[in-house]
Amino acid sequence: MMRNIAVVGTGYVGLVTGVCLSDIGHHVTCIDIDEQKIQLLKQGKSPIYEPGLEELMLKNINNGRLTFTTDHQTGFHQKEVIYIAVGTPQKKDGSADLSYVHQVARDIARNIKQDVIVVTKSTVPVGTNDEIRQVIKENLVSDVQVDVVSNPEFLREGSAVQDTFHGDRIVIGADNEKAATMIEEINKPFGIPVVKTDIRSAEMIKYASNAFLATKISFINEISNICEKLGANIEDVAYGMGLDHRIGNQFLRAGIGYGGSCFPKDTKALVQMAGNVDHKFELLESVIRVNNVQQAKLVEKAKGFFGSLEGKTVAILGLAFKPNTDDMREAASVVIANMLIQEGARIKGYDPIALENAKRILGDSIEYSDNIEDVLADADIAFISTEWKEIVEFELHLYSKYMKTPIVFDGRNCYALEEVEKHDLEYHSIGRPSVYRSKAKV
Ligand SMILES: NC(=O)C1=CN([C@@H]2O[C@H](COP(=O)(O)OP(=O)(O)OC[C@H]3O[C@@H](n4cnc5c(N)ncnc54)[C@H](O)[C@@H]3O)[C@@H](O)[C@H]2O)C=CC1
Ligand SMILES: O=C(O)[C@H]1O[C@H](OP(=O)(O)OP(=O)(O)OC[C@H]2O[C@@H](n3ccc(=O)[nH]c3=O)[C@H](O)[C@@H]2O)[C@H](O)[C@@H](O)[C@@H]1O
Repeated sequence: MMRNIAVVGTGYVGLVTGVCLSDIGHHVTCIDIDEQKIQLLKQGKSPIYEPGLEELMLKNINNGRLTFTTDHQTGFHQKEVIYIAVGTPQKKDGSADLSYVHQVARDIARNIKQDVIVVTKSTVPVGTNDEIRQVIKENLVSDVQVDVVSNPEFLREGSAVQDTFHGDRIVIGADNEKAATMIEEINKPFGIPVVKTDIRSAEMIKYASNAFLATKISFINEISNICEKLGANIEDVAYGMGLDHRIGNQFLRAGIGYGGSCFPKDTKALVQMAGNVDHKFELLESVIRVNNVQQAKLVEKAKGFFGSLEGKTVAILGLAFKPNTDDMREAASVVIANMLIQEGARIKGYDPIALENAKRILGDSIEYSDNIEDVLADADIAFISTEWKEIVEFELHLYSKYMKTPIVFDGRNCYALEEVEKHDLEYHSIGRPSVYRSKAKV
């Protein structure tokens, strides 16, 4: 059955949720306080890069099921369900900043004139939905009924639309069966298995899932560090481990650690959450420490080889925190660039999509190129920090053609060692033996 829905926040989660819910037949209004974003959206342009999103958005704007506004009152008019999808960034102490969520709760209380179900998609610490209920109750101006449902989001950036249509599960946490059933019905056309539980368990499923995935990454990165010292190859090790279904082959890619807007902040928030109830989450604290060391790994390696990087021209290939996104939040490239700045290197950066966002973070502390050839030109060293398809497919003989010296530190294991060995390239990767330039090829 078609429902009238409002989605508050048009970031990676809110916009994708709004667009996909409209695509399965609901009438959706997306609300954001950012005038610029709403202006763009009204023109059918997506403010974020996410494969397939803009096309789907245009389709549903044109069929009249998807609208945008900055005005909460207009946005909430006659809506049966309101999704909260605003940011929950980390505060200085690592805990989640809930000010945006609380603000939306107040916006809802002051503007609704009908019964609604408030669904929290934002990642929020256990107990937050109870707080949301309380804030709404305290600020409510109409005599209406408000139910609260936790419905955490599991999409990944870069494949967000695909993940929304083909997710592994939809988690619905509620203490009211009618509200839970309504949210289940809304999602039925997706055909994804539903897990119904209480609100606090739903909130915890989200943090525990992200923390577990982060743990897998730090685990494989530690194994890769040991492989390097013992002469084993992490690719073969991960493959051999992953064939065991109990382990699974996903999230076993060793590299320069996890970044992005979620794993770093959600792992820290869970450590804080545990600390608040006097539980020291030793394992997750180690996962975070391992990741911090791993992000610095390429530069440390290069320093080991060169002694000093002062005055070297360094090319960074890939700036986004992962391929297929323009998101630069907590990207390993930023850690690398900042370390290289300290070392006194000259830095050039390239990314196919994230250059504009990178400029906002790194400013003029580095130079920018809009193609791979240009970023490699005259470089002494290349660091690969994001495995964009175009970087993975870059022909290996071109490194020696463009660089002053073809020395590559690959943080994402983009190339097979057998292929590298066929070219004039010095190549250091993660958890695999280094390849040196043979005299025959130089
Ligand atoms: N980015 C991701 O891949 C995923 C994010 N999440 C969670 O979803 C939440 C949202 O994340 P993103 O979409 O990345 O955030 P984002 O930062 O991209 O977008 C948040 C949006 O909310 C808007 N906003 C803030 N206060 C508002 C208000 N009072 N009324 C209307 N709009 C308001 C902002 O202007 C912004 O456009 C976070 O809790 C995050 O942890 C969960 C799964 C995946
Ligand atoms: O809560 C969230 O925001 C989301 O966080 C992650 O999604 P995302 O951060 O978009 O991207 P991932 O594909 O999970 O990658 C995260 C980081 O881990 C790194 N990674 C991933 C996998 C791997 O094997 N190795 C590895 O180093 C990536 O390079 C990237 O920096 C989760 O995968 C989503 O399920 C979740 O909804």
